[in-house]
Amino acid sequence: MELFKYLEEFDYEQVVFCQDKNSGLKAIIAIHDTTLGPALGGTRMWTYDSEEDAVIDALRLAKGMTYKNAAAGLNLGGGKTVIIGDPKTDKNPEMFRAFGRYIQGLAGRYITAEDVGTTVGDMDLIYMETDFVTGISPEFGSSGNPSPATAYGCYLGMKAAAKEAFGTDSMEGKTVAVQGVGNVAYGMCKHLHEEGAKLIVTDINEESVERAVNDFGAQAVGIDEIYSVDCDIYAPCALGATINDDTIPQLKAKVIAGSANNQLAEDRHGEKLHELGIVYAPDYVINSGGVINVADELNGYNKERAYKQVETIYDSLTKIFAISKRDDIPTHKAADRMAEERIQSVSQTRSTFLQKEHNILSRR
Ligand SMILES: NC(=O)C1=CN([C@@H]2O[C@H](COP(=O)(O)OP(=O)(O)OC[C@H]3O[C@@H](n4cnc5c(N)ncnc54)[C@H](O)[C@@H]3O)[C@@H](O)[C@H]2O)C=CC1
Ligand SMILES: CC(C)CC(=O)C(=O)O
Repeated sequence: MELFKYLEEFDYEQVVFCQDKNSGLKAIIAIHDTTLGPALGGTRMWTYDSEEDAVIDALRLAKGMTYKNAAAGLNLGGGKTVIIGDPKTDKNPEMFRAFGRYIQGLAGRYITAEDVGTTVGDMDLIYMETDFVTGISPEFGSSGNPSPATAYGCYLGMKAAAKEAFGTDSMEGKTVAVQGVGNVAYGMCKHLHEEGAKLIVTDINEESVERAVNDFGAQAVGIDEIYSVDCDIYAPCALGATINDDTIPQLKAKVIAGSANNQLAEDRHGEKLHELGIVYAPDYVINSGGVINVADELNGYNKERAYKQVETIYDSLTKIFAISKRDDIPTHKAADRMAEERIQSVSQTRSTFLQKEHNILSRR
């Protein structure tokens, strides 16, 4: 790939390649934009088919974090890390400590957290080497695993989208097809089950499927069947790009609302959903509960305050749906506009030099 051409096209600030032979660390830290503040975004560990795929994933996820943090009203920029490797077999403590030292080297320009393939334990190892990590064990005054907050935000966001599509935000009797019942989706399914929703689930991991079947009476379907099942809402909660040319024609759902990052394979797929009248809850808005929760650590973590802010996801989505309707634009475009306007207006406020910015994890 022509890396610099790509960085220039989407206006990335910095990419850091981290290599540690001793531990086998191969990581890419992508920092997209720090206009609003230090870049905050999780660390994903995944087996990629090629190094290029890993770089592209880090870059796309980092840009998503810029928009997510801006739309959530956080004074944080966007960044993300991917570690190349199998989280089940390739991890060792030295790898996360080595990675922590690379983060420390960035002196606060990037703050990390958990994502797919990493755990609170991994964050604790990073914390041995740097303060610029959130979602470490609560014993350190931190917020711990971000997934319950993300799950709560997705549940509320799904309700806002249901209100738009069906005129009521009640989940009672609604059928939700969930792709990937991992950390976030399990918590989201719990909220939905408690409100009387019917669940259809799939996952490449059989144990995760069994857990949802046993705990919530979910119906299990095959990996490729999830797109075409009879349902009201499709909730993509695994990896990205599942809304594409192949899947859109199969969908029976009137709403798409789930936790996965980068759900649209391309922008034009968001336009297609708009044309078809499918209410799409933009991914980075509905799944911002986790980052809102970990970002609260910058002020000294307070769960009540953080969850109150997570609840604003319902109103943000309602606003986005209204803009989409008013201006006849797809919801993902309405969300982008909201995020870009905020970055633009704060950048004007920040044009005045200040010797030292305040609140950076020291009060955790
Ligand atoms: N954990 C968090 O707080 C946040 C997570 N997200 C995003 O939400 C999504 C889920 O995150 P987590 O629940 O933390 O991850 P997870 O790894 O716990 O869950 C993902 C699940 O998807 C399954 N899966 C993977 N590929 C699949 C496929 N092709 N078909 C069906 N299932 C498949 C996995 O087996 C796993 O059970 C990810 O895209 C993540 O980036 C976004 C914001 C915050
Ligand atoms: C997991 C979150 C705390 C941050 C993040 O990377 C995300 O929201 O995608």
